Amino acid sequence: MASRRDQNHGPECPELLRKARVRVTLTAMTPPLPPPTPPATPTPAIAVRDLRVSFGRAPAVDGVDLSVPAGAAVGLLGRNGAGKSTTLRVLAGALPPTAGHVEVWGVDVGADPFGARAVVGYCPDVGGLIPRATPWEHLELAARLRRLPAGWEHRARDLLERFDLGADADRVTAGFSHGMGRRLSVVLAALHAPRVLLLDEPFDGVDPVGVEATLDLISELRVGGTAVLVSSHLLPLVVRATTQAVVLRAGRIVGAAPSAELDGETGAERYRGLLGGVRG
Ligand SMILES: Nc1ncnc2c1ncn2[C@@H]1O[C@H](COP(=O)(O)OP(=O)(O)OP(=O)(O)O)[C@@H](O)[C@H]1O
Repeated sequence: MASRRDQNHGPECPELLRKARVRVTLTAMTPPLPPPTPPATPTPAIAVRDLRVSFGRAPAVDGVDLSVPAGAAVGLLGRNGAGKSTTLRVLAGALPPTAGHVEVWGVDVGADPFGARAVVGYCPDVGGLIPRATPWEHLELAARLRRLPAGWEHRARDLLERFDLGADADRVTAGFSHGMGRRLSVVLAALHAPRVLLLDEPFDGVDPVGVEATLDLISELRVGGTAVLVSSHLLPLVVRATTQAVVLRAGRIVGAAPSAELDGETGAERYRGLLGGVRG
């Protein structure tokens, strides 16, 4: 029976070995990406005013106001169906809002969704990976679509190593575990060092190595001025990843607090209070 590595056309495949050799040569010859000229920082980096999204008659997001300064990280919390992913999809330019005004890094998302995608890095909660493509092919596609300058390979290699995906760079993602897919989705969102990073469930099913790599990446991008929004059900990790947290319920913000105040058992209890009960 063919091993999993064989099925995924692992590095022993001569064609891939040849490609890998070419890539190593290119990587060695091309300098790392030059430090980007910092663009004028809009204030705030993420601005959401009275956002409303409806699917049919039911409102999924029902009048959300949100403001995230450059270099800040905010956690989006709330029960299943609270409207977190829908909010992030609108910010990423992937879903048009029903009403309201949304800006990312000074770009009006409703008026210019393509412009918004240029400044945003988005890790969706599900999907986004091509089963028959390898991580390296995903990265090549992302670099081409974003027209990244020569040298992106250096950052791509570095990110793959940091997220412990270096050895799997040439395996098709169809054979990836859930956590591996999550780690690759974070890498893809961060490749172009976006001004706004949107992470939907980045820690879901991810091992401690991937969790630490994600937390480090968030800190590093924040130092460079990136604004970060993280949606997750894992409260202790949201506390570590962010400085502020907002709680959504039925499409509305029902609470906001410094993330540190949601730490430990007392914080968890406060959070549970904000979540509301059944039908709350
Ligand atoms: N494409 C869609 N079509 C119809 N309804 C949708 C669609 N996407 C989301 N919804 C509905 O919008 C509401 C908010 O969903 P959303 O996915 O934003 O919640 P969430 O807070 O991210 O939940 P979870 O924590 O389970 O991921 C839910 O009632 C959901 O059923």
